[in-house]
Amino acid sequence: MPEVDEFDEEDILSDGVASDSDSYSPKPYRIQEIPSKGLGVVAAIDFALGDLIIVESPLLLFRPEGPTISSDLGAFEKLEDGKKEAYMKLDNVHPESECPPLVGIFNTNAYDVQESDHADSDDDPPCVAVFNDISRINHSCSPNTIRLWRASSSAMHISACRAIPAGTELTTYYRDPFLPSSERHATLLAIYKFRCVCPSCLNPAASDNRRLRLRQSRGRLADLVAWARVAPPSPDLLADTLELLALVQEEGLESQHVYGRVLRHLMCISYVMQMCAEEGEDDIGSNVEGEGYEGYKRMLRAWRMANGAEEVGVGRVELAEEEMMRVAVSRRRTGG
Ligand SMILES: C[S@@+](CC[C@H](N)C(=O)[O-])C[C@H]1O[C@@H](n2cnc3c(N)ncnc32)[C@H](O)[C@@H]1O
Repeated sequence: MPEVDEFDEEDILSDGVASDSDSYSPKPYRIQEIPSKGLGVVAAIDFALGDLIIVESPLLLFRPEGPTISSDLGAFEKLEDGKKEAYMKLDNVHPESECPPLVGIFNTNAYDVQESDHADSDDDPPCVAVFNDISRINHSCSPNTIRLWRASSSAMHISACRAIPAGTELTTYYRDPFLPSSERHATLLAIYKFRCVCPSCLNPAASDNRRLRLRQSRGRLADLVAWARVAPPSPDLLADTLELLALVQEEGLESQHVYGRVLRHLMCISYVMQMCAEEGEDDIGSNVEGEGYEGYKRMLRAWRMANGAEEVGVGRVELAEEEMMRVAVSRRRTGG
């Protein structure tokens, strides 16, 4: 059985299957005018962390080794009339002096997607795809959704990465939210022709600093088993991790892997604290703060599934994580 720390969130998030959003009737979102952004997508009902909001196949997809929209306008001609019409209605921020409209629409609306669902496929050159509804989702550097491409069903899945009340605009990221804000700005302006005014971009120095701390937290979150073996949980460890959670939430980065790592850490700390309290070890039980073991486990499960993990796989990983924590604590107790 692998050590808990040998599981990385990226490995746990394997393939899975979900239903098509055409089965939602009516759709749980609407497309409407958003001040200074053109059209956008708005939640029609309340969503909780992990809820699946949209499942959609692309209108048009180009593979990395094949032609592109610029070299093969025939790909557009082969579309059925309804899809052609939908494509032509999509936004285009590129003037004709820069590129033909078909290309401008593609560049305004395309997402990179991977041809395969294998965990290491991120290194492969991506396909690019344009969607009817999903391409209406505007950008935020603190997005409230997770975007997951399922190569096995050739569909993009959009899920909530935190609670989204009805009436809230759904957002995604067009550029890596961990890039420094100046770099994000430059590409958003060059490709998408807008200036981002999300809270992070309005306060770039403070936000860049907080995001850097989160990026650097990876090492701090990697020694769970070693810790459980040598010491009962100190209130500082929990406080440190709750501080990271607060940072993720302040920066609105629940769509990122750091959130999964923080939740897993909190889940394991809470589990060990609960074990210690049950066994009457120290007065650790009185230090328990936050959502507790079951609460963090529920949140992590929802987050993992929104990122592509299968229910059965998640259940297996949870059992292994519990077992590793139990073994680590009992080794510490017996000096093993
Ligand atoms: C993929 S489209 C999104 C849907 C588009 N708003 C529409 O009307 O169809 C990308 C374009 O939307 C606009 N957009 C996206 N996010 C924005 C934001 N945060 N602020 C302002 N404009 C944004 C920009 O014009 C960008 O080029």
